[in-house]
Amino acid sequence: MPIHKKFPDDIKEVDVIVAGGGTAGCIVASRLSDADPNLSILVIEGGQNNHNLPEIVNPLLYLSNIAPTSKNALFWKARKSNYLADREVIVPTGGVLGGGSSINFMMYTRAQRSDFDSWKTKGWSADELLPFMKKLETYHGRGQKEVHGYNGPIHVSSSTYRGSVAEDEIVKAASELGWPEIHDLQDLDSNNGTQRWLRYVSPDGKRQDVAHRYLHPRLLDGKHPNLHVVCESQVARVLFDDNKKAVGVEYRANPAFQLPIGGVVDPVRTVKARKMVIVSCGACGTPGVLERSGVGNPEILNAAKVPVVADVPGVGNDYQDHHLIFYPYKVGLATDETLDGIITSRMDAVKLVQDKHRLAGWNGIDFSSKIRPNDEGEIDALGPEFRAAWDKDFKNEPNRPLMLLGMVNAFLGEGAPEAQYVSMAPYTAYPYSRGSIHITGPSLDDPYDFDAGYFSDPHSIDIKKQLWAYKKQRQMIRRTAMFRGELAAGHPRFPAGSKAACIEDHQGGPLLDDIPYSAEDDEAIVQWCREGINTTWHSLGTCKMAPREDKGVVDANLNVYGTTGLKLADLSIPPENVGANTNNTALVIGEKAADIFIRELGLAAA
Ligand SMILES: Cc1cc2nc3c(=O)[nH]c(=O)nc-3n(C[C@H](O)[C@H](O)[C@H](O)COP(=O)(O)OP(=O)(O)OC[C@H]3O[C@@H](n4cnc5c(N)ncnc54)[C@H](O)[C@@H]3O)c2cc1C
Repeated sequence: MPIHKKFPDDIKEVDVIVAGGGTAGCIVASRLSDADPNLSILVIEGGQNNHNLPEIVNPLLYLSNIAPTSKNALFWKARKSNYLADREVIVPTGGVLGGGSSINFMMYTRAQRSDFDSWKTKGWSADELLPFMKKLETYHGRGQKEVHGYNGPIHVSSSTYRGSVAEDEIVKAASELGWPEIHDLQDLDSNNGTQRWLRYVSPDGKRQDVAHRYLHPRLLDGKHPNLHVVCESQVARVLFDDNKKAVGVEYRANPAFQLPIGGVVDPVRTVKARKMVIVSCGACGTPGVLERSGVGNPEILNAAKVPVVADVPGVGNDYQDHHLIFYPYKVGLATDETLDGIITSRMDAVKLVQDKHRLAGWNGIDFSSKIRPNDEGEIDALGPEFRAAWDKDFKNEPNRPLMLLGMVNAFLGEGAPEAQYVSMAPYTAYPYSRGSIHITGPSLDDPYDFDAGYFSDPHSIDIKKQLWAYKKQRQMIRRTAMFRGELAAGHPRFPAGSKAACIEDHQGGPLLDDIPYSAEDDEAIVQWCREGINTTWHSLGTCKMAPREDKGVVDANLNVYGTTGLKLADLSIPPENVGANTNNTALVIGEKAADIFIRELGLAAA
């Protein structure tokens, strides 16, 4: 079937509606369609069709998708926060067919075994989810065969290029500091080491987003006549009958793409669902769809002038993200070993793609790690509250990293002197901070109220993790032979005379001595984090799978409490965070959700 851009008048009723054609949504629709080609399914996606868009298919062009002018992302602006030096952080998420999988940085990272187990939900333990992790992937990396898949739609590989010089040096430096290289840090059990990072990119250099790997092939193969997709169309709300059964949705053309003709606004349309409505609009989008439908906290709904259908106070609560900051360093690398030439337009990325240059399949990120302090003294140095948090949540859980740390071969900003750079990127694995996202009115056009919550945890544990990570990543990069100095503009403003002051130009080989940090230096780092911490684009947890009395929104079969026929499938449902970049968890949720729905609809093969 073709992908529609305008409302197809002939589609008035289908069996299943999937609201949101993102990472989990595309998988759910595709697997349902495989289970029964007669089942009519309609995917309604707010963003544009991504089919063969160069900036999506070609990894080298990926950064353009989060430029402020990008039409492939949604930009969620949070409230001003005094934890963040009065900043209003902006969190981009996927806003195109394929969702986050179409615009993400393509880094392959799996959650830890203890993460899924911490969800404490029947059917969702790591052992129970492993078959779905294997089903979705064709793995080209090293590691134990039993924990990976070799026939799935998503290729995981090194792609066409690695910046091996930088990668070798940083892996060696990390190992010297107590974090050894692990060939497969994504096997659920390994931790506290580094890996040569694999990507959601095929060996021939094409992004593995869910639309290209699941949806488009089925829309084109002639065997899925009842799989329909409408893009550039926003779901406003779910419609219920008198028994609170979901029976359809209201949706409209997205004005960001389709201008009203002659000033006449397109009417809001409805489409009916005979069997099921699945909301899959992501951790930022799904709460709004539920609340506009009357499902949520009655106080929020009353204030927004939405009649209450189901009293589910957990909707939009407990927003989480991994907090990230980049620290730039000058390095002695060749011009084709970083992305700096491309970011500053000294190199023509589009031409490299057209010429099928080996860099075209690269994202400039070859190093990943999951790390914990190896020295108990470092924990005590962060204070008694940090020690208590460590003892409670980490000490006896060796599977849990304290921080994740990657390296991008580039300076991701403007105005730096012409040079080659790498940026070290520490991000929090399990933040204690929580935020929220809610509607303020009944319409898609009403502003939402988004509190990102970063660094708002009671004892500032999250910022202390960043303080620790700042020192570690700096120590790591200084030990490499490629280190040529710190770009001071991207580092804390250490007080005059500080022994921790940045070295802007360095030629003398690896620096092995520890930097002594004073209390004032620590304050400078903390302040820098408040001024600079940002999203890792890993929004999660706003409609938890948990008991209703614990502010849960869905049960283990993804039913929304207080309703029937209404399901969720996306990263709004994890009740606890994962020590990993989140795409894999969204893919797994898509596969697992599809399996649940196929069984419930009686479509499972005998
Ligand atoms: C810039 C960026 C970089 C990232 N890098 C990585 C990485 O390298 N590795 C990794 O593992 N993870 C990464 N992630 C995270 C990962 O991609 C996401 O966590 C994951 O894709 C989320 O999947 P989801 O199904 O929950 O939601 P999404 O994939 O966001 O899907 C939600 C979909 O719903 C649509 N939608 C929203 N509201 C409406 C509405 N009202 N009506 C209709 N449609 C609607 C959206 O357009 C979107 O397509 C990154 C994410 C981003 C944004």
